[in-house]
Amino acid sequence: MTGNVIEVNNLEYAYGSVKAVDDISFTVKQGEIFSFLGPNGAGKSTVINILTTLRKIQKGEARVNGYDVAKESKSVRRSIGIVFQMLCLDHEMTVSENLEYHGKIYSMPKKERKERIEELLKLTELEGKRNTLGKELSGGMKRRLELARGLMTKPAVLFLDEPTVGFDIQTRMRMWEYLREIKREGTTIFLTTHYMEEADQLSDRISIIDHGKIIVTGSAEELKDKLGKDLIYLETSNNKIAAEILRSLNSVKTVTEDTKSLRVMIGENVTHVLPQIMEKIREEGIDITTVNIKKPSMDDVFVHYTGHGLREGDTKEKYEGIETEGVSE
Ligand SMILES: Nc1ncnc2c1ncn2[C@@H]1O[C@H](COP(=O)(O)OP(=O)(O)OP(=O)(O)O)[C@@H](O)[C@H]1O
Repeated sequence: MTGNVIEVNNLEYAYGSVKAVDDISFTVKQGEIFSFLGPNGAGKSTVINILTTLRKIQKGEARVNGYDVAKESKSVRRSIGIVFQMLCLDHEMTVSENLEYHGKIYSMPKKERKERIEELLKLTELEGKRNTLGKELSGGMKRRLELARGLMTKPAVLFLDEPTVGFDIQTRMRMWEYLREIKREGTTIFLTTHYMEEADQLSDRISIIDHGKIIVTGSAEELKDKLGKDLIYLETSNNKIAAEILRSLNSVKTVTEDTKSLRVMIGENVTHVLPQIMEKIREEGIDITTVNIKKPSMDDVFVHYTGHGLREGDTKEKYEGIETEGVSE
């Protein structure tokens, strides 16, 4: 292996005439948490299903732990853990029995099973629930048990499809802690999410995926830095002309006109640029009514590269004027 636990080259997948995955290539390095961030229908589950051998590859190549997904699917399956959106627990078994059963299927020796179950109950804080039936667990506990089950065989790579969907923020943050702990154990993690914060907080690297294509890949910091140093929100007495003035300034990277305000991405330190920006606008007789400064967030990154937000109803029109150059991978 090359230090890459996952290698994907020119992957394509179509459901009839619907192209779900459109020429995707990426690598995941040993020991990192790598996220696919994208809206519903972007193609995330299809990619994860192909990598975990649940869907047959149609076009392209993929290797997981050095094994060819198309030709060595058994070896791939033996070397990975999977936690999917759909719960696959046995509800009539207790927490411990579910883990025990999974270990047996994978022919883990009894002593190893016992030790691993204790480790995982501790990690997922289910020690007090070891004798509780699956059907008597809360939704969050079920998900934690799923996670423990996925980790039972100490897989080299763990695949998680939307691991915290439907969680409240506290439960989500706990899950992130578990995943960081798993990473500390040396496991590589590939996850899909449509939560900006999850991708931002948890991942070493993120690929933004939309309409079956990877649009950009990088660490959260890299993606934000690429966008610009700071973001200024301005409300003026004439946003249209103010936008034109701003676009002519070298220090301004992009200007997006929202219904009420202008979103100005700048490439330099805001303290140097803001006085100049305000002066230029005022010179044209335009009043500035509100100024707000913030650092670019993952939401800003997502909107910048995809032209829309993650929530339904966020439209391209709203973000006219978006730059798309400089996009890598
Ligand atoms: N079994 C299927 N039959 C036909 N079309 C499908 C099937 N599964 C997915 N699709 C289509 O393929 C595209 C990608 O779907 P996919 O489930 O991979 O996206 P996703 O990013 O995982 O979305 P979600 O977050 O909703 O799971 C969508 O247009 C979807 O409608």
